[in-house]
Amino acid sequence: MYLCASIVSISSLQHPAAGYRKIFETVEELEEPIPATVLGLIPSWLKGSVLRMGPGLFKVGGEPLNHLFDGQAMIHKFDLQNGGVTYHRRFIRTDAYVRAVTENRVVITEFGTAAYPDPCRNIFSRFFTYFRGIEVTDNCMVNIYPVGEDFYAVTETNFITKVDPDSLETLEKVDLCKYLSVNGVTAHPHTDPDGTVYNIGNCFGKNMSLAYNIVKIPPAQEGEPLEKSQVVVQLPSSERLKPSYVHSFGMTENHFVFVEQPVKINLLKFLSAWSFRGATYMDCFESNQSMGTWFHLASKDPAGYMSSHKFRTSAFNIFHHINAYEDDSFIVVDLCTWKGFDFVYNYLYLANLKQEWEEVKKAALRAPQPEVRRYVLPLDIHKEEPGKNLVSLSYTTATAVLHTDGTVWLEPEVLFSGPRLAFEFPQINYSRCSGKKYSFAYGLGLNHFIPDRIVKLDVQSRESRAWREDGCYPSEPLFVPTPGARDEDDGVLLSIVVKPGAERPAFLLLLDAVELTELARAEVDAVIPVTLHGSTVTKP
Ligand SMILES: CCCCCCCCCCCCCCCC(=O)OC/C=C(C)/C=C/C=C(C)/C=C/C1=C(C)CCCC1(C)C
Ligand SMILES: [Fe+2]
Repeated sequence: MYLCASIVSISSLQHPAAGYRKIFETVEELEEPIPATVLGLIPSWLKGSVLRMGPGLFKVGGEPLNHLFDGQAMIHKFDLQNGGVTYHRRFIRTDAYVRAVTENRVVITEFGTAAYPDPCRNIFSRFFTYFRGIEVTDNCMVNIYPVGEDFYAVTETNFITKVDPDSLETLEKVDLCKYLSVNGVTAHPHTDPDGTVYNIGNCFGKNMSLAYNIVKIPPAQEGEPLEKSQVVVQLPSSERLKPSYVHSFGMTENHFVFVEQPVKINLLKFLSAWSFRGATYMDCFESNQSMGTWFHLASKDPAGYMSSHKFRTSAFNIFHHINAYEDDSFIVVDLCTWKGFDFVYNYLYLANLKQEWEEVKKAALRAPQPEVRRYVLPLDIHKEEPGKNLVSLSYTTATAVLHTDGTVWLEPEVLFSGPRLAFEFPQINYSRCSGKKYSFAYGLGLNHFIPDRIVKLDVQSRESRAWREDGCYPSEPLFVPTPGARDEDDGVLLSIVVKPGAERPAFLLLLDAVELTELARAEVDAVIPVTLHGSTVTKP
């Protein structure tokens, strides 16, 4: 059966049976790893594990959680050893999880689901609880990545959770505010080859001052990494009291790239209305309909500078940077964008995603439309004349025009676009190409928000190809290079695929990253709910 997986370009795949619903349902954790049935041939050099995070508990106290990002954090692991594969999963013992299952109600407010009041307390004591303020969630369901010797499961708040990647046990809740001046950081750090980790987060300072702080966590050789971490760059917010939502950032050899999007966090709402019953993080977001989108550049150099140029373009939502690099005197920035200022997360309520296929399609028609875009920022601007396109790279149609008011207006080149087909959850050959000129990006294809294919995009030729199979729902494809590889795409893509109704309803899929043909699949007798992001850990 695994030989039948088809290679398609962009085609309209339909889901009349709505099998995708299964990936949004609660599952039990496993007491111990279970064996997988391997079909095909796993490359002998591929040893180690795939770690992924996602929501695993979608109902608490009999009540459904509202939003895709509310389910309690579950860690998944496929272990590959000598041709054999096992699968394991555990809930992370966060405060959010432990208290929810102990009290059988949502105790800590999640992204789109408010805490449920304690029925054992009277109205007066509840009233004072609301005024005690915000208990920020530690529901680390977004990603897992290494810092020094340790692995942390993360969301986007100040709480990260140390986990044991072997046993999947929860080890320690860490509050980043103890070490850094940030209110939270993204789930998408960048890592230098020496292990230095960089990240970006909002900082609500004294006197309501606002900034985006870029933080640097040194490698383990330099001591306990988190204790030695520091803020290296501060970028100002375009709007007082309303920082933009930031989900990832770009890093080239010498620069940080921060895209300030028109999706804003209204801090007044966050600090006031939010602490009343029924309000959630989702209630704190709003769109700025006039600012468009701003690009900020800062140098990585410790003596760093911030570019004084005002790079502007029209409004879009941005969650995932694909890659950014320097070429000549330009910064090239490749992004998964969603057109307009309407917040894409408004369309990710579980009730919407779990509708019949025809309804899912209708809802997606109203949402912002996805597009992979390349923006090019000139570094050398001072002597140019207004009105002229400053981009002279031969291989792109992206433009940057200096206006008389001093702003540099950017127009993108579209690298990938399909009707309601998003190229999202992007990955690259990170160890070789991060921050450098590159050719290939791999992503999850979202068809009206439903993940139903894996896509490879050649960002130089703009050609794409896809893997898909009827009734299959894959996840973000992680790239592992072949040891000693010569070519950028010489390696394997690993994705967890759910196939509801199959004898073994989920599998780890291994694709040859050149052709996107199937090498093997390791099937398990368990449905695996949606996973957002993860890491691979290779062993010699
Ligand atoms: C894998 C397939 C999924 C199926 C559908 C997905 C469609 C998705 C299309 C959009 C692109 C993808 C974006 C995915 C992004 C993602 O993983 O998001 C998860 C983000 C989370 C859980 C963010 C949590 C953030 C919190 C709790 C922030 C809290 C804060 C504020 C809002 C203001 C004050 C500071 C603080 C506490 C940090
Ligand atoms: Fe993400």
